[in-house]
Order: sequence, then C-alpha cells, then structure tokens
Amino acid sequence: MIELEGLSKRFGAKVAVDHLTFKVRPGVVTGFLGPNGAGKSTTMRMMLDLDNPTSGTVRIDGKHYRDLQEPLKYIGALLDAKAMHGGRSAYNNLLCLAQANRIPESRVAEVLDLVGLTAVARKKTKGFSLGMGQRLGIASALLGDPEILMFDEPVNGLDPEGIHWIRNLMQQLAAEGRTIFVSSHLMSEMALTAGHLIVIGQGRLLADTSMADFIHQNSRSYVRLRSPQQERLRDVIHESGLTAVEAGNGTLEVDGATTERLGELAAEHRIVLHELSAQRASLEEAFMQMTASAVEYHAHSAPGSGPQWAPRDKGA
Ligand SMILES: Nc1ncnc2c1ncn2[C@@H]1O[C@H](COP(=O)(O)OP(=O)(O)OP(=O)(O)O)[C@@H](O)[C@H]1O
Repeated sequence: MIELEGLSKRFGAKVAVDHLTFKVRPGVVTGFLGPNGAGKSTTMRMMLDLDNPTSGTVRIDGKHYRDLQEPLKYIGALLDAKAMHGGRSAYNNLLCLAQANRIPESRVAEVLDLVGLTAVARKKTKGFSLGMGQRLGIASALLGDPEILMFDEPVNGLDPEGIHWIRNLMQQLAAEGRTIFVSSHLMSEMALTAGHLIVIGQGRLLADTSMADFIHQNSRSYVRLRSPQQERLRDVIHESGLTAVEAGNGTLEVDGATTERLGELAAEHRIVLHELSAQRASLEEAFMQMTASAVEYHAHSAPGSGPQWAPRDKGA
C-alpha cells in the first residue's frame, strides 16, 4: 500500500503538487490521471524519494522510502525508459542493478523472459526501439519481485500489440495481489486497465473513485434532436414532463427518455425532425470536463472548429 498525506511540492512560485492525500491499495490497478502538467510525474518522483516534498509525507507499506532496506524488493518503478546505459547490453544493464541491490543473477534471465526480451538480451540497448526500451524498463521494475509497482505513462509511443501486452501484465500483477499505480493522460486507456482512479488537476485531487462508479456517474446517455420547429418541439417535450436542453447548432438534448418515445411525441404533434439519435457521453469527455478548469495549457481553437470541453449549461 502507498499512502500520501498532505503531499505538496513547490518549484519557486509554481505549486506542482497541492496537498494530495490518498491511498493506493493492493490487488487492483489504480490509474493516476491528469492532463499534461497536472503533477503526476512530480508526485511519483516524491513517492520514490527522487524529489523532496515541500510538505506532507509518503509511506510505502507504512515506511518512508529512505527507511526501506533494499527498496527494489518493495517497490519497482518505470519512470523514464531511456534511463538505461546505452553502451551495455540489456542483460548487463539488469545485472548491474541486481548486483547493486543484492538480487541473485538468476532473476535477470527470469525478468528478461517475462518481458519477452530473451532473444535480444545480449544486444546493446542503444539500438533498442521505444517498445523494447519500455519492456526493459519494466524488467528493471520487476527485478526485485516487489509488491508495489509504479508505471509513469507506460504505453506512450507503443504500438497496439505493446499496449495490449502492458495492459495484461498490469492486470496480472494486480491479480497476484500487488499494488499497481499507473499514470496516464488518457481516460480511454485507463477505462480498459484500471479498477480504481485517482484524478488530479493542477496538483490537486479531483477524484478518488472506483472505475465502476466513475463510469456509472459519467457515461450519461441522452437523446439528441434537431428540428426546424425547435421552439415548438421544446414546449411539447416540457409539457410531457421531460427537460430539453439547447446544446447549440440547433440541437436539443433530453435525458431520461428513449428515441421511440420522443419520436412518437414529435409525430403526435406533427413536428418535423431532422435528427433523432441516442447518444452516450464518452469517458474521455467526462474526464475532460472534470479537469477542464485545471488544464494548464489550453489549445486555442476557433469557435466550432473542434471539441468544446466547457461544462454544458443545463439551463434552469
Ligand atoms: N524541476 C522542475 N522545476 C520547475 N517546475 C517543474 C519541475 N518539474 C515539474 N515542474 C512543473 O510542475 C508542474 C507539474 O509537472 P509534472 O511533470 O509533474 O506533471 P505531469 O502531470 O507529469 O505532466 P505530463 O503529463 O506532461 O508529464 C508543471 O507545471 C511543470 O512545469
């Protein structure tokens, strides 16, 4: 288990991490989500004692990282896959790490096999592709057979086969009862991998919830309608006890009704429809809305030229 309490980090005037308190529990993949610059890497670095907190604490199985004897046996991490010595072979990179941490040499071949790098074990790592580098970074995280594993954006730049492999590996490690903490800025990826979610924005905790609850609360289904008689249609919908919200571009959105019911209602009142469609808000959209006010770098797009992530005005 990892426990953060009031963890904060300031770089000069910049508050990168702002009083984070949460627990990462064993037996489940916990996704750590936030837009670029939210403070995920800084938080992970403080968890591994690579950065000093300005205030607050991190405990790994109840202890401070620096008080762990042979920390690789408690916690393994993939932070920067390029942190390997390029002039050494994959085998020798891992061997150095094993020797420095009193891990038996036999474990090196074991983890290389686990990540599928046995065939290139003796090749210098400077010729490795991004995917091979990620696999080697994961092998080094697994070297001490730790109960806790942290991965910072592990699928970045990987092909679909590599993404599938990492996803399965994380789920398998969690099923073995380990604590798995993985950062991403993609909600859609986390939806397929994580059982629990921690969401941050501008260093602050925005959500600490199970994936099932997040999906239940955020994947809203609704019906979209478009009509040349929009005013009339809205009145008819309201008279039937439902609420229609104007959503721009001449469309109305209605929660809690089927397309059949709304189609029949329109027909009954002889209202022409140009669109009648069932919609489901994506989890990515829910995540974007949750973090919208906490995004540090907004892309500036002309109105109507791209997705607008501001929370919808539901009207009175
Ligand atoms: N060493 C540093 N000095 C000054 N500012 C820093 C330093 N490290 C991080 N920051 C700032 O702290 C904030 C959080 O950065 P961090 O890298 O932790 O975010 P992140 O969520 O991991 O983002 P990304 O998804 O882009 O990697 C950013 O505004 C970043 O510019």
